[in-house]
Amino acid sequence: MTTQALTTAHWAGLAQVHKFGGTSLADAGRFRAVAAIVQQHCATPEQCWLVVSAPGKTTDQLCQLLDMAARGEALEPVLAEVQHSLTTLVQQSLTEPEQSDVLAQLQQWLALLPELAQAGRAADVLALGESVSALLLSRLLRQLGLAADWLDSRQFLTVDGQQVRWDQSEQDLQALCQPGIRVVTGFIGRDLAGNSLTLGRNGSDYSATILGRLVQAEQVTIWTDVDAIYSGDPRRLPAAVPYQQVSWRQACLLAELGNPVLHARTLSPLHNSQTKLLVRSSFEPERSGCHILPDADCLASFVTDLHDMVLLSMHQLHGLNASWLANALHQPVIALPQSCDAHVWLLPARVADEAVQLLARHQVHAVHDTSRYYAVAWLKPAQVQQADLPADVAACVKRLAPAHRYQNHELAIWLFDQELSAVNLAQLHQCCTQPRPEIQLIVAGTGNVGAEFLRLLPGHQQRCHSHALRLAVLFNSRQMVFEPDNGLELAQQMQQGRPLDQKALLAEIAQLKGPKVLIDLTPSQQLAEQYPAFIEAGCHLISANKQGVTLPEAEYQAILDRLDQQQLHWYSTTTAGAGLPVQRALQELHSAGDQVRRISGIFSGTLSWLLCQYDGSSAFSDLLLQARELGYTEPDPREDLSGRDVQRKLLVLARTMGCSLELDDIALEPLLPESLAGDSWQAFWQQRAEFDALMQAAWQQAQQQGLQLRYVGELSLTEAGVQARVRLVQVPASDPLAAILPCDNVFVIESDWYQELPLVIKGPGAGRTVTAGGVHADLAQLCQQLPAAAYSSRLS
Ligand SMILES: NC(=O)C1=CN([C@@H]2O[C@H](COP(=O)(O)OP(=O)(O)OC[C@H]3O[C@@H](n4cnc5c(N)ncnc54)[C@H](O)[C@@H]3O)[C@@H](O)[C@H]2O)C=CC1
Ligand SMILES: N[C@@H](CC=O)C(=O)O
Repeated sequence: MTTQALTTAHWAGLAQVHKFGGTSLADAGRFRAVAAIVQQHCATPEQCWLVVSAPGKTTDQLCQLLDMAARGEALEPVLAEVQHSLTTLVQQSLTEPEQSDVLAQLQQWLALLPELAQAGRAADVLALGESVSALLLSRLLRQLGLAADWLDSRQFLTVDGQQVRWDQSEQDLQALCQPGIRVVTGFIGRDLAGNSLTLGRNGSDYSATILGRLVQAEQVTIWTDVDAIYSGDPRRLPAAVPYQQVSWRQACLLAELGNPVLHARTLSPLHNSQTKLLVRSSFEPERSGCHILPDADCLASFVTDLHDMVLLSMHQLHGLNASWLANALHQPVIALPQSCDAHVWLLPARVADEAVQLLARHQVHAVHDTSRYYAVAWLKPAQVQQADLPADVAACVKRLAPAHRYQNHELAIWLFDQELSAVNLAQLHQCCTQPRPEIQLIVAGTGNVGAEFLRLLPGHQQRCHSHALRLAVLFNSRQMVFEPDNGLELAQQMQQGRPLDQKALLAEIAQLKGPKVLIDLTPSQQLAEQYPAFIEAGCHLISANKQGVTLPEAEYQAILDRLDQQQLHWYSTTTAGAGLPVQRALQELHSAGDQVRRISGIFSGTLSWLLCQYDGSSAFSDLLLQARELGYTEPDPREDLSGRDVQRKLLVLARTMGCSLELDDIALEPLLPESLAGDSWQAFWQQRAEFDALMQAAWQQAQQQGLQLRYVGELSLTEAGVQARVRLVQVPASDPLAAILPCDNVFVIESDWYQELPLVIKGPGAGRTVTAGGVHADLAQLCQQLPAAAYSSRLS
């Protein structure tokens, strides 16, 4: 081994820190297993730091020794036990000449123990365990041909009260840096006067992250006896889910709740650093472990239970907080979301008096409740981070009748007078952590309706309890974007896209895992004709685009058949009545056994608005521009004026009622005669005066008779077959179709059950928000249709 000195900066971003706890070093077999892990993971030894705890039960034995010394009892029996177990460990782990070397050192340390114990130098006594582990492991590694040496952390780690002296510790560590693997004692350090101290419960994990920060490690790996962080205690909850990724935020909250895998202090040195943190099992080193990731979404869901807890109330905190108390007590202290003007913390009953005294020393008056509680805390996944509980969780909690409930968007805590039975706890855990499959959204169209749909999406993502809605693909007639960046404005997002390429788009969509849905918010017939290809790629369909649902019957039926074969769904509520539930009403009547005979009314929001607003004082075409601005018209408003849009809607309704019909089977009397429509929008616009004159004449004629203009559709099912038409009519003021608000649609449904008085559905039939809202309603329906258990979106 070369003795060339190195600085910690030498390792910056390269060094690895591995920490092995007492169970990982319980006996000679475990030491060999750890040495094998080190061999595999410390390929470049000069970048490798190992932090070790005392072997197996050594710390417990040393504590016993200290207790006996404090009571003035004879120490020999325990000393003999310690000597026997450590000597055996060394003999079984090492061969000569290392074995004799280490045994000689062990004898020297053991000889000092009685004096140290009797002097009450607890930290010096306890340090024996970590020192033996460090020395032994370093020699074992040497026997395996690795350049390894051990380092007593008291040589560099200086702690002032609860604060690490970072500058001093780094400076002292630099002076000790050497190439090769360094096996460092965990759990111990020194105070400002150079006396030994211990870092408290789980101190070795803390040592590892402190060292990680001091050497600016690339990664700190905590090798323990679990291979993941579980959604609950797997010993009590066999259905607990292992997570292979947990966000930093959730790890901190879990630590505050007293989760045994990672403690709040362990996490603190690496906060806001580049160092990665990984938890792995030294018993199953082939498993990849659980990454604690600063940028990860809070997708995991955890249920933790805490026994024998009390409530502590304070009016003033004088700058103290629950984490401070948790650190001081080495116990979980949970700040509950406040319900009144007091601060309420939850903590174990056994430390309540100590907490009150400690706070009093800092001028904080605290009182603790005499009631003892069994607490269950739910750390919510991002999908349900909101004020209200998801309905299934709320129902489960209601049944269990907690004495108190607290919650904020991240955390819910329920306090029970008695411990929950294993069955009840398992049910609550299942409700809180059940899989919420991810649906991949492929959104086509970023115009009027598309932009509004995307604006409403985050709200729906928050509310959708059954599924995670993931915007996977966004495309319009020019650009396509995969995995859009939610932080960007829509226009910026599209600018970053690639030119639309249907083949590449479909190939990418086919690769997406889990359920996926094409949400067609375009007016494109070409896209509608491609639905079979999207179905082939596994997509459900949601269409605001009327082209697909009004394709020629054979093509339309072929799409339905393909969907059926692949067990996929198609929702198109907004293609008639925008957000109004007209298709749903027809489907429900049909499935309940009713027979619809006639449907009639006003089906165009644009024409409804125009004919309500028009009073002859301005040109009809000027109003048309306003309707377009309001988001009512089709992308080409001549589609509305021609009556074609209403004709399509009537076809949609006919098909919903089970009629086999083509578009041209519906008689069409246009508002805008074909001769005035022009070849293009520009051509129409240039000659609009003629159309304006036509509309003025029609309006005047109706006015003179006290009538109003309405553009209506009607479809009747008779013995003779289906009769359908759309046209401009004049109605008296008493007619239900006269008494509408601008933009209202009216659907009058007559059926066997609704004969004398028809079923009427009325409301705004066009507009960005109602339409985008209707598309979200379709998406919600789809989510309800998808079997939650069929997909596994566990984070792996
Ligand atoms: N405005 C409303 O109240 C209602 C509208 N709708 C329907 O919503 C759809 C969208 O309407 P708007 O948003 O007003 O239209 P728009 O013209 O504002 O936006 C259309 C979007 O579709 C994209 N697009 C066109 N062809 C495409 C293709 N082949 N592939 C990919 N993207 C394509 C365009 O680039 C644009 O982003 C239309 O089909 C309309 O009938 C349905 C119910 C109500
Ligand atoms: N342009 C349409 C929009 C809804 O389908 C209308 O005005 O009704």
